[in-house]
Amino acid sequence: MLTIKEVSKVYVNHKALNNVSFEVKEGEIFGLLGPNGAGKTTLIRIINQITAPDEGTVTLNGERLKPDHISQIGYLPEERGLYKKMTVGEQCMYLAQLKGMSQSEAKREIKKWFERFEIGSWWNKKVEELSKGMAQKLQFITTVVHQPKLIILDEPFSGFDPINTSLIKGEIMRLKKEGATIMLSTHNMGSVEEICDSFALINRSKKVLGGAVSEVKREFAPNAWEIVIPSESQINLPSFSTLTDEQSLAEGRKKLKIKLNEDKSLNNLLQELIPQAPIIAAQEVVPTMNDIFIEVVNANN
Ligand SMILES: Nc1ncnc2c1ncn2[C@@H]1O[C@H](COP(=O)(O)OP(=O)(O)OP(=O)(O)O)[C@@H](O)[C@H]1O
Repeated sequence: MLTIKEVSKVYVNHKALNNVSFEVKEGEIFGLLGPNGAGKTTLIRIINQITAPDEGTVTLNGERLKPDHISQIGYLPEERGLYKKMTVGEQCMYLAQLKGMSQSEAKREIKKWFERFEIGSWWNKKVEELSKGMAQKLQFITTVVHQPKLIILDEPFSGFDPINTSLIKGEIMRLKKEGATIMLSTHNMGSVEEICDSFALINRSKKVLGGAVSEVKREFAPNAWEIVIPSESQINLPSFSTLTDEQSLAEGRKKLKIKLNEDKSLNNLLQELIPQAPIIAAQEVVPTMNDIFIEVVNANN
């Protein structure tokens, strides 16, 4: 749906994006990841035509970006901006109509969102009376109310308590189910694992890693296994393996973390262990997105 091709952007003394390319597929949730200052917001601003790239192209459904694409995009910027003196209702109506909705359509859709978020009583409140999290909720609604095909969320969870974070995650998943494509930038790697289908990791202006979350996690898997056996079992590990951790568990069990040489598999390990102890469980050690982020960014720096 969205293709970023060889995009570069230079600010006065700084190259904010250096030859960045990736694709966002229709109907997926895509994570745009990277450390502070990597260039994520710059790229998001390019997609929203707030600024233009110096080199490269961005296409939406095969068309070079053009002004009327804006109505197909919902954008939640990193720096939130609501008009403090307006009432909540007026604010929502104004922003929805700015995105091309008629007055009646805007009112109907906004009311639906207010019911869903159980905030009907906010309609006549002044925006300046809202807490940070309440204002975030409101701005989320104004981002998606016109049912954009592409939703771009810059740090959508910042400022939310765990209950509202989970509410917003649920809404993002629901919007995906209804056919929207969602790109989100976040430093919350747990959320990336929970909801993102694929991602691009930007570091120092360049894309350094990307792909489907599940595939990349598998690529980074260290060929290590957690094996659960009874606490009293004593085993001799084969020479192609190394014990990296041992933990006591409840119910008279222990968990061994065993790393294998590259050319060996779980089958090889089990063949050696089964004659020595009853194997209660065996599970692959898979790195988290947090582990992968830190490993790749540190290696790259
Ligand atoms: N308008 C600007 N003029 C000059 N430099 C800028 C401008 N906007 C951003 N930069 C620089 O470009 C680099 C990338 O900034 P950007 O805001 O895109 O990073 P980011 O990945 O979104 O970071 P964060 O996670 O901290 O929000 C930074 O070094 C920043 O100082």
